[in-house]
Amino acid sequence: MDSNGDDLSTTARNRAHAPGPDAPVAVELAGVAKRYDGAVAVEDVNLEIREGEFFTLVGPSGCGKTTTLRLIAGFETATEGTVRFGGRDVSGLPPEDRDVGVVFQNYALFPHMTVGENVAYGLNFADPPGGVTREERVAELLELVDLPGTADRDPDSLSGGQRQRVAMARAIAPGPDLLLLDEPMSALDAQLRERLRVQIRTIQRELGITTVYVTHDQEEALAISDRVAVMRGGTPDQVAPPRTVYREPDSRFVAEFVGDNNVFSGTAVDAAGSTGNDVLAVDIDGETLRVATGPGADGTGRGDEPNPDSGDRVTFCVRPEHLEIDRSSNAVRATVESAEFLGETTRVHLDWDGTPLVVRTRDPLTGTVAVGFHPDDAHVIDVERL
Ligand SMILES: Nc1ncnc2c1ncn2[C@@H]1O[C@H](COP(=O)(O)OP(=O)(O)OP(=O)(O)O)[C@@H](O)[C@H]1O
Repeated sequence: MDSNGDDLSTTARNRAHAPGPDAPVAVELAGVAKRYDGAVAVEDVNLEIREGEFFTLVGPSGCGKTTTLRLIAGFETATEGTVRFGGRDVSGLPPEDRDVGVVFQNYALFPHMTVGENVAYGLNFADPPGGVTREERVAELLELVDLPGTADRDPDSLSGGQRQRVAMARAIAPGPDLLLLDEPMSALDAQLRERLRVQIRTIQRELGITTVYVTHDQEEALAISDRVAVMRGGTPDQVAPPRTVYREPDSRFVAEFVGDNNVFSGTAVDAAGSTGNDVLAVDIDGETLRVATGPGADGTGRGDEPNPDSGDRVTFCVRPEHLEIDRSSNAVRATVESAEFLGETTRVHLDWDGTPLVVRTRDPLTGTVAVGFHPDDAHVIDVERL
């Protein structure tokens, strides 16, 4: 449902693709900070969330995800900065005037009401939009969340995942412009979470509703989102599509928070700047490893990679799946410490003269092995002029 009062079927857009960078901005946070008695919950938050986008705030506990979501919902007022919806300043508006639907981590359904009554409660005594009756609207919403025919059921008779879908139907009922979800799956087991995240994504696509999602689970964030903001200490560290965050982390923090990674730091000894090469040699405690640099080195065509000079301190990362065992060049010798069998692959932890490495392999590994990577598979995170 959209703000024009059209019903679900007429607004269903079933988008296959993420809204592009030219899509109108639905939500903007400009220079937002929230402090409690001087303690910073979030600060320097600058975000633009596009219409129809599935946008996720991800990060470790205490990084300010929930506070950011509550500032968007209007449950908190920013100490500094502005929150805008579609260009309109809503910073001073209470939640009920912001046209948002919210789903929290605990199901928050009323146990003394049926499933249908819970969903109808979301309509807030207003007539359902689109000229349908309340019953029709409830049935339509339960259909949408894949729970047809459950209107007369008791919420207690539903599974955790089903209850969360009822909570979502209730949040969507009045046809909000924006859907906010705060760790809606944290109380569910792993299998159910994976199923429900597909369902949430499908519903979001069907409605084309702008959605802001909070999770501490980076795998979930990568799987479900059009774009993610990786938050650190109250501020977004990187805002990008999942693939970019995974392949081209902007910081050591993002490189290490999102998935397993091997992060190396060393001194540039044969810099692109001095030789014209686009492969940089980096000295790490007497071993030399080569890393591709410059525009397009990682296949992205981006030109904003730092351009190191000899003597600079260079930090780069290589994903475990890109570390090759028994590689003859661009490799070091490391000793197997432990292994975790994950089914399709095994995660092997190695020690390279005190530096931990992590590799994904199909075959079991023991003893000391040569482990290396193709220079194109390394991503330069940071260059520090010394
Ligand atoms: N009402 C409050 N009063 C004081 N400090 C608060 C309040 N709400 C949040 N904070 C602090 O602000 C910081 C950010 O909290 P927030 O709940 O936004 O983080 P989070 O990333 O959602 O964490 P989690 O994943 O653990 O829920 C934390 O240090 C928290 O202790």
